[in-house]
Amino acid sequence: MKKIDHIGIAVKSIDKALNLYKNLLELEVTGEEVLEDRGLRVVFVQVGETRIELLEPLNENSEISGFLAKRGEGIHHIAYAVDNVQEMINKSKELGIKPLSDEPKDGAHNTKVAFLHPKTTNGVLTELVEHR
Ligand SMILES: CC[C@@H](C(=O)O)C(=O)SCCNC(=O)CCNC(=O)[C@H](O)C(C)(C)COP(=O)(O)OP(=O)(O)OC[C@H]1O[C@@H](n2cnc3c(N)ncnc32)[C@H](O)[C@@H]1OP(=O)(O)O
Ligand SMILES: [Co+2]
Repeated sequence: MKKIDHIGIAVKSIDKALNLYKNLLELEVTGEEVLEDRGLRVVFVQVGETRIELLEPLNENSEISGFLAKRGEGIHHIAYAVDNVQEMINKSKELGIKPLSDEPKDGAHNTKVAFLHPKTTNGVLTELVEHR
């Protein structure tokens, strides 16, 4: 475990959200990606050693649409950089923490990721990220 890789924030419009991160805070916008399979547009904002991951739904079936409908915009998940996601999935099961998949999936920017169910992580959706 090295650091907080990113904090995911669910927003309705990334372009509107950048008014804060770009225009006011003058942070560097480091990357934009469209993940069709997740129904997401993603933009990263660099903050020192970590990043804010802005998540915008492409459609009503996106991975964050339920969250936005139920809770509105806000912090969606915290992601930790790990050396080996598969090992962390296995270890989490041993510890009674529920991974949302048995194997890593593709994340943004050439990463392997896994999520831990918020009901088993003190109400915080937790992501594990391995950079390839
Ligand atoms: C960009 C790619 C990638 C990266 O590289 O970084 C990403 O970050 S993708 C980010 C979006 N993708 C995901 O979040 C995938 C994993 N998430 C899920 O599979 C689901 O969202 C979920 C966590 C399993 C919840 O889905 P579901 O069970 O269908 O929703 P419910 O509304 O029924 O929620 C059940 C329960 O959990 C609470 N909940 C839901 N989301 C969150 C959250 N983000 N943080 C905290 N708690 C959450 C929800 O409130 C429900 O609780 P109760 O209301 O008490 O029943
Ligand atoms: Co993320």
